[in-house]
Amino acid sequence: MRAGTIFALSSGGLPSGVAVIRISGPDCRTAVAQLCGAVPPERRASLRSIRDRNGDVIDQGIVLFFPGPNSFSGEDCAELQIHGGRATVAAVLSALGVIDGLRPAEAGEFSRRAFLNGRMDLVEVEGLADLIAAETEMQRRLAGEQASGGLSRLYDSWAKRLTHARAMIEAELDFADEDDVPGSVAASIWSDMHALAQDILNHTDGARVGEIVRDGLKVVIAGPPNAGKSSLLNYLAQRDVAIVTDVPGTTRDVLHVDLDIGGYAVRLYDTAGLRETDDVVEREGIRRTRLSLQQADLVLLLSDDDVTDAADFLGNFSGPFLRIRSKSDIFGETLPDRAIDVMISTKSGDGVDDLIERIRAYLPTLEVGNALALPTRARHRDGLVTCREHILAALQNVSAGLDIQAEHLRLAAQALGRITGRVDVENLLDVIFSEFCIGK
Ligand SMILES: Nc1nc2c(ncn2[C@@H]2O[C@H](COP(=O)(O)OP(=O)(O)OP(=O)(O)O)[C@@H](O)[C@H]2O)c(=O)[nH]1
Repeated sequence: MRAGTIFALSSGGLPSGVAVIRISGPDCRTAVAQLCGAVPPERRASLRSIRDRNGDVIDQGIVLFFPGPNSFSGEDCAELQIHGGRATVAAVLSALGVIDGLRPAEAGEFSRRAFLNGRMDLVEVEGLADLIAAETEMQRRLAGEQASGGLSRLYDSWAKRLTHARAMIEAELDFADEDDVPGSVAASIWSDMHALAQDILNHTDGARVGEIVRDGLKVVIAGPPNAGKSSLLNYLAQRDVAIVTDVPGTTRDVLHVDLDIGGYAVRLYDTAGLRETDDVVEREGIRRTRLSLQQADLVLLLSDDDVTDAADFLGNFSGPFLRIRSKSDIFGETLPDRAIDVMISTKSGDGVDDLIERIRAYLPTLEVGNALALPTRARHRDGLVTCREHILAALQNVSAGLDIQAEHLRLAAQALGRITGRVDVENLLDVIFSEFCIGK
C-alpha cells in the first residue's frame, strides 16, 4: 500500500449543492486542524470555517472526524461537506494538497485501505463497487446484500465448518490415545462435509443468476439486413441510438443500450445484418456480430419475411432465441405458417409489449432474503468450484489416510479464503483447545 494521507472528492459531478471531500491517513488530524483551526469533536457534525494556509476563509461547511480504527478505512478519517461549486472544491483540494504528508487518493484507495485494515473483506469491497455502479433495483439489492456482508457471512460460516472438520482430524491424528478425545472423532465430520459440498453446489447454481443480475442479461438482435434491427433498438431505448435508413447494411458496428426491465438490467445489442458482402467494413461488422452472438444470453432473431432460416443467423449460438417478425404494420398481423414467437411493428408499437414480456421470461426472479446472497463474479464461482472439488477429494480419498484428507480440506478452506481475501491462519489450534480441553 502506498503510504501517506489521502484525500479526494467523494461525491459526484460538480457543481452540486454539497460536495463531500474525504481524507484518510495518519496526518488526517493535522490536516483538519490546519484547515479548521482545531479538530472537531469525534463523529459529530460541526460547522466550521475552512481556511487556506494564509488563513483566508475558503468556505464554511460541516466537518466530521472519525478516529481510527473504527472508521471506514480503519485509519483516522474526515469528511468535509462544503458547497459544491467547482472553484470552492478546487480551492479546498489545493489547500489540502499543500499540507505535509497529504496527496490525492488513487482510484479505489479508500476501499483498498479499508480492506487492508480488515474493515471489509474482498467480497464486501466488490459489493460496494457494485452498489456504487448499480443502475437497476435488482442490481442495488444484490450489491447491497454483498456490501453489507451477506455473502461473506455465508462463506465465513462454511470456512468455520471446514476449520472444525480439520481440527477434529488433527485431534484424531495427534491425540488419539488420550482420554479427552472421544474415539473416531473424525468420522463424525464427514457427513457435515457431504452436506457442505451440497450447500456449495446449490449456491454455485445461483452464480448464473448473480452474474445476470450484476452484468445484465445480454440480448442480441440479429437477422438479415434491413429487417428493422436498429429501429427496434431505438424503440426500446426510446432514443435514436442507431442510424436507421432503408439502405441494407447500414449498421456496421455492434451498438448497445442498457435497459431496465422490471428492475433488472438488460444489455441490448444491435448488430450488423448478416449477409455475404465484399465491403471490408461491413465484413468486419459481421465478424463482430458473430462475436457478440457468442456472448449472448438470448437472441432476438428479427426478419421482415418468413423464410429466414435461423441457422443462417445464429452460427454457433446454441442458447435460447425468439423468432420475431418485424414491420407488422406493412405485412399484417396474421401469423405466417412458419414458427414465429412475436410480431412487432416499431412504427405502430404493436407487439413490443409482448416482446418485452417474452424477454422478461429469461430474467431471474429474486426473492428478498437469503436468495440474495449469490456469487456475482466468475472469481467467486471458480473459488467455490475449487473448494468443493477439494471437499469431494477429501471425502473420496479415505484409503489415502487422514493426513491427505486433512490436506484437501486445508486446500478447500484456502480456496474459500481466497474469495473473501481472508487468509486462513492458525486458528486451528484454538478450535482444538476450545473443543477438547487438551492440556488440562
Ligand atoms: N413500416 C415499417 N418500417 C420499418 C419498421 N422497422 C423498420 N422499418 C424500416 O426498415 C428500414 C430498415 O430499418 P433498420 O432499423 O435500419 O434495419 P436494420 O435491420 O438495422 O438494417 P441494417 O442496418 O441494414 O442491418 C428503415 O427504412 C426503417 O424505417 C416497422 O416496424 N415498420
